[in-house]
Amino acid sequence: MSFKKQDIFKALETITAPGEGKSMVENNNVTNVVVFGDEVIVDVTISNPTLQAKKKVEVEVMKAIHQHVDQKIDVKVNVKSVPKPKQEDPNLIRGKEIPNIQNIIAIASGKGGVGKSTITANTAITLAKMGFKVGVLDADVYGPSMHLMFDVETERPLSVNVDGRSKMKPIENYGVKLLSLGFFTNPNQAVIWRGPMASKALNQLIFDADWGELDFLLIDLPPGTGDVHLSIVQAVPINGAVVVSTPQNIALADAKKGVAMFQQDSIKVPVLGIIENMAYFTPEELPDNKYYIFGKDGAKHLAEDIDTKFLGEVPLVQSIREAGDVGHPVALQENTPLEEAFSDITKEMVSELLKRNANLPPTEVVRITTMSGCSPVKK
Ligand SMILES: Nc1ncnc2c1ncn2[C@@H]1O[C@H](COP(=O)(O)OP(=O)(O)OP(=O)(O)O)[C@@H](O)[C@H]1O
Repeated sequence: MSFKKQDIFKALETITAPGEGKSMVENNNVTNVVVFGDEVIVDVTISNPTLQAKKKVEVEVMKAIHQHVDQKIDVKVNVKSVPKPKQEDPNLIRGKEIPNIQNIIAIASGKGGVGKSTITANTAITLAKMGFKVGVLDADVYGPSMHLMFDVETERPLSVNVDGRSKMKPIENYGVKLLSLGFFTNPNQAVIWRGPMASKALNQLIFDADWGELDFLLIDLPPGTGDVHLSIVQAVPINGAVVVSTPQNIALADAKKGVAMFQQDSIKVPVLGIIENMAYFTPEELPDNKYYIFGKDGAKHLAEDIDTKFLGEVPLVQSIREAGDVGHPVALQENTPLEEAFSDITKEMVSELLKRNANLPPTEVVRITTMSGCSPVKK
C-alpha cells in the first residue's frame, strides 16, 4: 500500500463542510494530516459542539479515505469543536471573486420599464456575436424576464458535478449563458422578496453556478437603487455599470440617482456610460420619420451634465418589443439598422471598459456595513 499526504487531502476535498457550500479542506476544517506507514491521523476542527456532529465528521473522513485512497488504511480522526468567533449573517452576499470571469458589468436603470432588460439581452447577444464568451445573470428580483427574452422559460438549470461539488449549469441560448431568478419562481405567483431572501438567492446564482470561462458577465439589476443593488455590489467586483434611461424627465431624474449610487464613496463602481432607450419613435412604414415622444436627447444631455460617457441610443420600434416578446431579440436579425445600433453601443461600452481597466485598479468588492434593507427580517 503506497499513498501520499496529498492523496488524503484529495479524498477529504470530497467532504462538504457542515453548513458551508465548500469542502472541508477549503473551509480549513482539516487542521493537520499525519501519515505513518499504513496509519493516517486526521485532525479536524468544526464549530458544532454536539457528539453527533463529531461522530458524523469522523465517519465521513474514514469513508472518504477508504473509498478514495485505500480500504486498508488505519484512520484515526480527532475532531475538536471550536465555536465560530463571530456569527456572520448567512443571508448577506459575501464578496469574493468569481473565478474565470474577466469582466462583470451591471446594467441598471433608475426607473422601471425603460428597457433595461431589452438592452441587456441585445448587448449580450451582440457581444456573443462578436466572439466573446458571455453570461447574463438576471438579478431583477421584482420581475425577472431574461428567461422569456432568451426563449428558455420552460427550461430548468441542471445540477452538474464540478470538482466533487454540485453546481447549477446555466441555460444557454444564442451563445449566451443565462441564469435567472425566473427559472425558480412560479410565473403565476407574486414573490415578495425581502432583502435577505434576495441576497441568498442571488448568492446561489452567482457562486453556486458553473459559469465556466466568461469574458463578460452582464448583471441585469432590478430598477431603482435599493438593497438588492447594494447586495450585488457587495458580492462581486463589478468592473463597471451601465445606466439605461429614456429621454423623459422623470426617467432621467431616476437615472441620475442610479449613477450617483454607483459613484458614492462607499460603492465607487465606475459608470461606463448611459444608454438612451426609446430615443425616438420610428414607424416601420416610415423609417426616416422620427417622433421624439419622450423628449429629445435627454439622456445625452444628462451624460454631458454629469460628465459620463453617452454610449448611444436605441429607437422605440415595434419590432424590438415583438422580438423580445417572442424570445428572439432584434440583435439576432442580421444586417438591420437595429443590429447595427446595438453593435455600435456594445463597441462603445467595451471601449469604455477597456479604458477603465487600463486606468483604474480592479474594483474592490464593496463592503457596506449598514444595510438596513438587508438586515435579517424580524418576525
Ligand atoms: N426600444 C424599444 N422599442 C420598443 N419596445 C421596447 C424598447 N425597449 C423596450 N421595449 C419594450 O418595453 C417593455 C419594457 O422593457 P424591459 O422589460 O426591457 O424594461 P425594464 O427596464 O427591464 O423593465 P423592469 O423595470 O420591469 O425590469 C418590454 O415590453 C420591451 O419589449
